[in-house]
This record gives sequence, structure tokens and C-alpha cells, in this order.
Amino acid sequence: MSAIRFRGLTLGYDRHPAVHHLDGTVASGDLLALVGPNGAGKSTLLKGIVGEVGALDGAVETGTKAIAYLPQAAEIDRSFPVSVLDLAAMGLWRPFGAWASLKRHRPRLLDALAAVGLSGFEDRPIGTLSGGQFQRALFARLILQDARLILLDEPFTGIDERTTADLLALIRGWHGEGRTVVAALHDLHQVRAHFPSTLVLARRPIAWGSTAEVLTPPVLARALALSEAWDEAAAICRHGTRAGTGDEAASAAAHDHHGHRHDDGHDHAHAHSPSHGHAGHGAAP
Ligand SMILES: Nc1ncnc2c1ncn2[C@@H]1O[C@H](COP(=O)(O)OP(=O)(O)OP(=O)(O)O)[C@@H](O)[C@H]1O
Repeated sequence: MSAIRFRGLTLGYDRHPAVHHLDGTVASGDLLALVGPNGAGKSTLLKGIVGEVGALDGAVETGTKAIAYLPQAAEIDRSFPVSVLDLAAMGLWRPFGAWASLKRHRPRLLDALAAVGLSGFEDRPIGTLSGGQFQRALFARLILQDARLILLDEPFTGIDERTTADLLALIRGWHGEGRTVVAALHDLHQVRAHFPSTLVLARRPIAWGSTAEVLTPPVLARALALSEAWDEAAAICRHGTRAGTGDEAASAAAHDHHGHRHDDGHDHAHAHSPSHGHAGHGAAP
């Protein structure tokens, strides 16, 4: 059974593609690391899965609408004057609504705070927490969301070791419960130690499969080489659409049959078949 299915998915901003032609499935219950250089499209892919960024082409399907998503820390406003308990309680909005009485759910909220090591912090304004404590509070909110699909964008960047270890234990617990977890990560040691599968992204899929098979020096070198060749102004990726208004011959040389610039080294033979992918991941079942 698949938790997420990508069908020729291209995502981007203002019609500039950031993730190109992704095909494959994330199996239900997978614990998948999303790895790639800066600007590889990891955040964009997570946003595409939750629907914050729309598809320029292709589609992404999830088996559930109940998705818990933790954005990068930089995208979260901590100046909002709410308590740790209130923040965690936002995880209950989906089933109970934003104005439900917290009283009835207080034991559940306190349990979630205890699970992340924040017992006694319930009345603290979130603006007074350390970075690690704030991340713990956000994980309490994730616990309360009780989603089958959990997406985490760099959950450990700038987070102390002790908190990271505690939160990794929670993630392993979610995996043990059969939930599907996809996390964008930069620390490859962490990925090797805790994540059984990995998707290496460099705007397009480079490799997808078991972490041991995928995180090899040649794959990582390839992802890096592609990232160094990125053209931030790469044009429209859309079937039958030609980008640019310049000389047609020059334009044709820089585009494939999709009318899509490939000066990032992108070629379709690889795009549709990640070089080290697992059968069953890269190929839709
Ligand atoms: N809101 C936006 N508007 C326009 N372009 C964007 C936006 N967000 C991201 N991009 C561009 O999309 C591309 C992919 O960015 P993305 O943040 O998905 O990469 P990433 O792999 O998560 O990078 P990092 O590891 O640095 O967080 C980059 O070229 C980036 O500049």
C-alpha cells in the first residue's frame, strides 16, 4: 500500500520548476529521509505533498488528508503570544475545532507534553522557550495531530544533541506504530543511523531506495555536481510549452521535447529512473 504517489510531478514557484518529474511511491509505514544539497527542492517537495505548492505538471496523491507537517523553523512565527499548552493544543484542531474547550482534553495534552519532556512547561509563553524546547513543543503538537502521514522539514537543524536524540526516539516510535514519516535532513550520519530509506534529490530524483544502497559517494557527488550547475532562472516546465522568446534554434538546443530547459544537467533517462533506486520505490506498483 502506498502512502504517497508521485506521477511525473513537477513543482515550482512562479512557473520556475524546483522539483522536476518525480515518479514513484512512498510505501505506507516507510521512514524516508529526503536528502540533497541546498536548494535541491526538499522543502518544495514537502510543501507539494501538503498542497502548499501546486503542481506545475503531474500529480501527487496521498492516501490521507490528515497529514502532520512541521515546516522549517525559520518559517514558524514564535512571536505569537500563546502558551506551550495552547501551541500543543493546535494539534487537536482538526478533530475538535479551534474553539473547543481545552479542559476536556487537558490530560491528553499533558501526556503529549510529558512525551516530549516538557512537563511543567504548559503555561510558559512560547517566546520564552529555547530552540530545543520550542521544537519539543512542536513535536507535542505533532503527537496530538495523530496523523498517519508525518512530514518534517529539517527538524534537527540548530537543535541540541539531547533534544535531537529524544525527538528521534519519538520518530522511531511513530515508525513502530506503522505511521509514514518523511523528513528532509542534512546530517547523513543521522540518516544512516535512523532512516531505512532515502530519496536523494537534486531538483530531480537522483537515487531512491534503501539508505545503505543509496547514500554512496558517487550518488552524493552527482547530486552536488548538479546543484553546482543549477540555473535559478530555469524556465517553464510544461508539456508543449516553449520558454523564452529568443532565437528558436538556441532555444531548441536548450530544451527537450517538454519545452523544458535542461541546462542543470537534467536528462530524462535518469529523471524517470533514479540510478540507484529500489524497484518498488521508483516504479509505481
Ligand atoms: N517561495 C518561493 N518563491 C520562489 N522560489 C522559491 C520559493 N521557495 C523556494 N524557492 C526556490 O526553489 C528552489 C528549491 O528550494 P527548496 O527550499 O525547496 O530547497 P531545499 O532543498 O529545501 O533547500 P535547503 O536545504 O537550503 O532548505 C530554490 O531554487 C529556491 O530558491
